[in-house]
Amino acid sequence: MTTPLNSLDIAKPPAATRVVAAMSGGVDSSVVAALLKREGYDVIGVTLQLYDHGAAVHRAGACCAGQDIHDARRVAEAIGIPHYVLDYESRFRDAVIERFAESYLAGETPIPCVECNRTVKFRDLLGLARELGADALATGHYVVSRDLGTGHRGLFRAADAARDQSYFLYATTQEQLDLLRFPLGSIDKAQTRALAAELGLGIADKPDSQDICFVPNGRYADVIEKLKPGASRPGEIVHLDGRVLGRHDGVLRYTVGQRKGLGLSAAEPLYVLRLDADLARVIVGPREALGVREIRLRDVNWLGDLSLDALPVEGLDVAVRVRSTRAPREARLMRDEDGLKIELASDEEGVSPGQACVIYTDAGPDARVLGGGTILRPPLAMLTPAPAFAHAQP
Ligand SMILES: Nc1ncnc2c1ncn2[C@@H]1O[C@H](COP(=O)(O)OP(=O)(O)OP(=O)(O)O)[C@@H](O)[C@H]1O
Repeated sequence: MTTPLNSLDIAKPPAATRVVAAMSGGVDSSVVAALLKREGYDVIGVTLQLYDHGAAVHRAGACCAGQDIHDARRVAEAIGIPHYVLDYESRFRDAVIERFAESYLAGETPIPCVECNRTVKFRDLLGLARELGADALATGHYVVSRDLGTGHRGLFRAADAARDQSYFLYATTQEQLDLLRFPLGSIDKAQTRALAAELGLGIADKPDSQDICFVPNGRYADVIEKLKPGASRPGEIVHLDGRVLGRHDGVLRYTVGQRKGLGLSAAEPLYVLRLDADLARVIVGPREALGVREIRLRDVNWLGDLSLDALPVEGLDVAVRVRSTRAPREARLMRDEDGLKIELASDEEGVSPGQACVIYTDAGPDARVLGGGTILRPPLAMLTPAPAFAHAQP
């Protein structure tokens, strides 16, 4: 099979180009390190110990980081590159796990992978790569980065739409992006596994990693409750019309758009519309009330060529994704006195505060990421029909 690398777009011969390969011990980053080595780059492998002995998570039963570190070390030995394991546990706990817990407790549905990429991997590890004299940091993310001919690189969706990780990387800064390389962006996972076998890597058949690395079996509420005992308060499940329909064990167990697991017997299907952590309330209502047309963002990261200050008054035609699993939808990007505003071309259901709204040039398969931000909770008055108790809350 031909190598997907071609060149890393660095104007130096491979032998003079030092690249740090971020090695998780999984198939993807092992293939990246091995390909770079085969191409003749000066490769240094680095593995971050993120949560192995972290007390909070350890108590919740996470166990496999040690095996991953061992696998990364074995691959580095086999391909003949220096390899370092760094203890980033406390950084990961502060920057990722703590924020994850706080966001859930505030009634949001966070995405820790965005935070991990933005901080631990691309701020801290990239800083280390610079200290090691590297020209680039390469990872096994499925995303394309391309030289734009402007002196900067752009971020694009991966060729393998099912694996595309651009949604999780929107918060990468331009400065970070210019130093990052994603050699697997133009191939699919089956090709990566075939390359792993061709390169003789022992981990060629290793299963894919789980969704959130520090949450065993998807039981995120257990992790949070162990990390912050007593912080999650039980409360009422309230219908939009003001009726109290039941009780819950904490808003962190719910997400906007959720229908299953509410434990309510009602004549019509009910969906979670809103989580009010201050009042410990889960607000539910009919599907018609789920549709959202306007989204506001916080912590916006912008990667477009046009400055946000220069957005035309009539706005910009874009496409957005409001969940990692959703296809891009047509929208208009506007700016007003309250900041950025996304106007969706049609109703979108299950828009959850805390998730990312990622902005693309268009809805096509190789669209460029223009930026994104964290979805803010809309004002209560924006729920339609207006809740019977709206006047009682700001
Ligand atoms: N603990 C870690 N140490 C160093 N790099 C890491 C670590 N975890 C992830 N990475 C880097 O981030 C990339 C994407 O991470 P993600 O968790 O999405 O892994 P993945 O898709 O399972 O890939 P892999 O097969 O390489 O584990 C990895 O390919 C790797 O380059």
